[in-house]
Amino acid sequence: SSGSAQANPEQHDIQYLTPIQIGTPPQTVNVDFDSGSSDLWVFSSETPADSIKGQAVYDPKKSKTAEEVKGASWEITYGDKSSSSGVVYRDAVTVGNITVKGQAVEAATTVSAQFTRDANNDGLFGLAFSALNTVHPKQELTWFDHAAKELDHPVWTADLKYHKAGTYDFGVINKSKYAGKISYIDVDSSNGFWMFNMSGYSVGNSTFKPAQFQGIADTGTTLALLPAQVVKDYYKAVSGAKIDYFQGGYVFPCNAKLPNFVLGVGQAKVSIPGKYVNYAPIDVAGKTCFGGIQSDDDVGFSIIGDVALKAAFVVFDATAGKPRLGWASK
Ligand SMILES: Cc1cc(CN)n(C)n1
Repeated sequence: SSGSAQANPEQHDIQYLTPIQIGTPPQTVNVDFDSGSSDLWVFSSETPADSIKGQAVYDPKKSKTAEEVKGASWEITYGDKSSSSGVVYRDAVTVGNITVKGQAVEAATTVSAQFTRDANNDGLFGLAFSALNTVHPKQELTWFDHAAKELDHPVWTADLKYHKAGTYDFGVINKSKYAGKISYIDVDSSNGFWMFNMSGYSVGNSTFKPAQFQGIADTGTTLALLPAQVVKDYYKAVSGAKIDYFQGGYVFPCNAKLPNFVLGVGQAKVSIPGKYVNYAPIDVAGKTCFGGIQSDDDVGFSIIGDVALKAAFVVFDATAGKPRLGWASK
């Protein structure tokens, strides 16, 4: 089997939301597909009313196929300090036209303020490796790990786009979505992430600078978070750019000419158009803008988020024992 689902951007492409169906009859929720985590959790009938501000909720009591996973619970904190926790049900979950029966659906009983404020986001759909799933005492598998057995190929692809809808495909690599060859690089999944090595970078028309650093492909992170020195090199080429400690990163005049940024990934060159690096204005006048490339604050690896991913067609290949990432232009 294979299937496809929409990746719908929220304002400034801060995140991409995908409709999925849970339960019988189907309850549709819009969730954030996140290759940087491995829990499928949703706002639910068990989320306190004062923590819900417009989100759709999953109500297991209205699903004939829901079963409570007795004694199971979960709790998660993300890189941006947002967090949630709750209880666990098993139910049918459909993405595109692919249904997994008995998927662990984690119903939130607490959500942090960032999630409450995020009115259109009904939950997270983890697509990192199942080793990161937080359900205890018995860890659960991701939807993709359940689905992979039925898929024509154990792969899924991300075709995110700048300020417009893209797609996530499962079980198929759709040739109409990319140009040229797909260049594959090995993944080190030992930390549960889609982690890979980068070989260097270039800013604008400058020569390519070899640099060895690793990063994770993270569809749930908005920006491209790179080593501080790389980021400093980039903004040296942007007149008026400076670090705004109140905003927490590099800002520049919104009318600044932003150079393209090229990331070396194995044999591939991922070219991020300068306009993707103009993330969003920080003031109502639209005078000062926040950069889409920021420092990874030396967390030990870079986080290749949506600002970079939307510049490529990315294959998340989970072939047993040999996970890989494929990169293609489009
Ligand atoms: C909710 C959420 C997901 C992610 C990326 N894994 N972040 C940084 N925040």
